[in-house]
Amino acid sequence: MKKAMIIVNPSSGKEQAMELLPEAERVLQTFHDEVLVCETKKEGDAAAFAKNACEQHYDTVLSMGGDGTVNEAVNGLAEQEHRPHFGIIPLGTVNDFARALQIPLDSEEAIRILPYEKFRKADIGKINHQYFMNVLAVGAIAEASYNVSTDQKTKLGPLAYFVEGMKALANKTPFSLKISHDEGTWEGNAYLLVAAMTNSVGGFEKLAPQAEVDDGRLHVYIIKNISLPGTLKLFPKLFKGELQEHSDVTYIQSSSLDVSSSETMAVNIDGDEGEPLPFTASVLSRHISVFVPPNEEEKV
Ligand SMILES: Nc1ncnc2c1ncn2[C@@H]1O[C@H](COP(=O)(O)OP(=O)(O)OP(=O)(O)O)[C@@H](O)[C@H]1O
Repeated sequence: MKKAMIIVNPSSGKEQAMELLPEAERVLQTFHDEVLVCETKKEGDAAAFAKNACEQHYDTVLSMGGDGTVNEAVNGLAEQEHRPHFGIIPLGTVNDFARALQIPLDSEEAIRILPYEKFRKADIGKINHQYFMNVLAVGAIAEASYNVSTDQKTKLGPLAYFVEGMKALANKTPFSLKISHDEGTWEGNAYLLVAAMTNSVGGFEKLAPQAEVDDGRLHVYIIKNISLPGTLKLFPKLFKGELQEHSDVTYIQSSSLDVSSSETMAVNIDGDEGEPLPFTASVLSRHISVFVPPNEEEKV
């Protein structure tokens, strides 16, 4: 018997999830015998539902929500013995993981691709005892994302994060950083550290253009200077996908990282505030199997 679980967050993005739910249910019923709907009420629910789906040997888990819901569901699936196929209906503001996997951002279209049952394996990041799919960030600009209000997100979309990030540049202070990676150690002062698993970070699909969802690597950018003239030159590079070519940026690829600072610095994990430094991060290679459009299926 084939079973699917829908994890739906009614509060995500523009709150369309409950309107789309009947269609998602109907489509999953065309290729499953049983479809269970689990509605989240609070933080932690999506992770608990997803973990339960693994234990109950579900074939499919579908996340209907934003990146926060995807992150929680992935935390429930990661390192479980049986991991159902994972579907994403992107209903958040940014939807980085969907962007990276070429899942249609139009949610009705994203539902229509499910019955093709085409999958791509994706890496999952592990930071200390937690999991992430998109990005780790440290620095004032990263912390600025917590100031983005729901209202700003609804009005501006991903640009809301950019606007808050720019404001944070005004009270910039560098912090000391020590990073052990596959090929050695980097030590110095930085304004921002970004470790990306996928090309799309904060809705900028060209931030880490060479990052593939299944390359087994973290793509690390250390921004060492944000004096005004240099920073102005960062933006064209950011938009062209050439950030690592800027002289004030150090770029490292690594399958694992140990990061510490002599200061107390918060770590932003997939857009949410996590525990402060230090951290150890690694990649669980090709760990989950995600529904993708038929033309994006694994080329094996
Ligand atoms: N019924 C609910 N009402 C309010 N908040 C909820 C509910 N269910 C879950 N949540 C919270 O919503 C968070 C996830 O939101 P999600 O990221 O899916 O949407 P979003 O914030 O609109 O998207 P984005 O992160 O792209 O802006 C969860 O971490 C959880 O704390």
